[in-house]
Amino acid sequence: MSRVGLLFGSFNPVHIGHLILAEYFATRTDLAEVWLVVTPHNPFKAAAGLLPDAERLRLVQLAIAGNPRLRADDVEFGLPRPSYTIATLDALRQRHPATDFVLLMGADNLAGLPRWQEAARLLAEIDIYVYPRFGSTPVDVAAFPRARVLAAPLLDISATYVRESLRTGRSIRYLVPAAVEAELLK
Ligand SMILES: Nc1ncnc2c1ncn2[C@@H]1O[C@H](COP(=O)(O)OP(=O)(O)OP(=O)(O)O)[C@@H](O)[C@H]1O
Ligand SMILES: O=C(O)c1ccc[n+]([C@@H]2O[C@H](COP(=O)([O-])O)[C@@H](O)[C@H]2O)c1
Repeated sequence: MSRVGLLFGSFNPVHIGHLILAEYFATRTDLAEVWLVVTPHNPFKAAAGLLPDAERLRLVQLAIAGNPRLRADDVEFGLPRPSYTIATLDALRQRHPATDFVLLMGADNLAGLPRWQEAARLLAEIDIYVYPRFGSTPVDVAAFPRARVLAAPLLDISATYVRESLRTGRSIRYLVPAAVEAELLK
């Protein structure tokens, strides 16, 4: 079974922090590929400043074009909202029965995972590769038997910073791939 890492996000927009992370997991671990799963707009969260779902997906596709180890996935667009990771995982497993999925997660998100939908089943069913994040409080990874911390590079870049740069007319060159920059500046 090929092992595929899942990187979930709003990707509003995708930036080099996401891409360097995805490439790290796709080429320096036992994973064959990493799929960037674009989360649709959460109806319980403010939509202000959120690019339409299809546009965020398109930007991810542009960003990873030509990379055989990365894929953009829109499975959550067709699932009930909000998107629960366990439901997404069930849908992905049904579509790709020969794939062994691994959850990629920032150290900042791991602590909250026990409160997610069907957390006990999620934690029992999937390996989790944890990457460091700036400012995240240390979490006891030993409490998560299927979680491992990997030394992915840490970049202090966020989609918020890219959006703020766009809003104030500052450069986003190198923060996003050139094709994404061109699309955002159209
Ligand atoms: N610079 C980065 N380095 C490592 N991981 C990142 C980085 N930026 C985002 N991520 C991770 O990628 C996942 C998806 O990111 P998301 O779309 O939420 O981007 P973001 O840049 O954090 O967005 P925003 O600034 O809008 O909150 C998140 O779970 C987050 O942990
Ligand atoms: O499954 C859940 O209950 C659940 C609860 C909170 C967050 N998540 C997932 O974690 C990712 C980050 O969530 P958030 O709220 O920190 O943006 C997002 O892509 C969700 O799919 C999942």
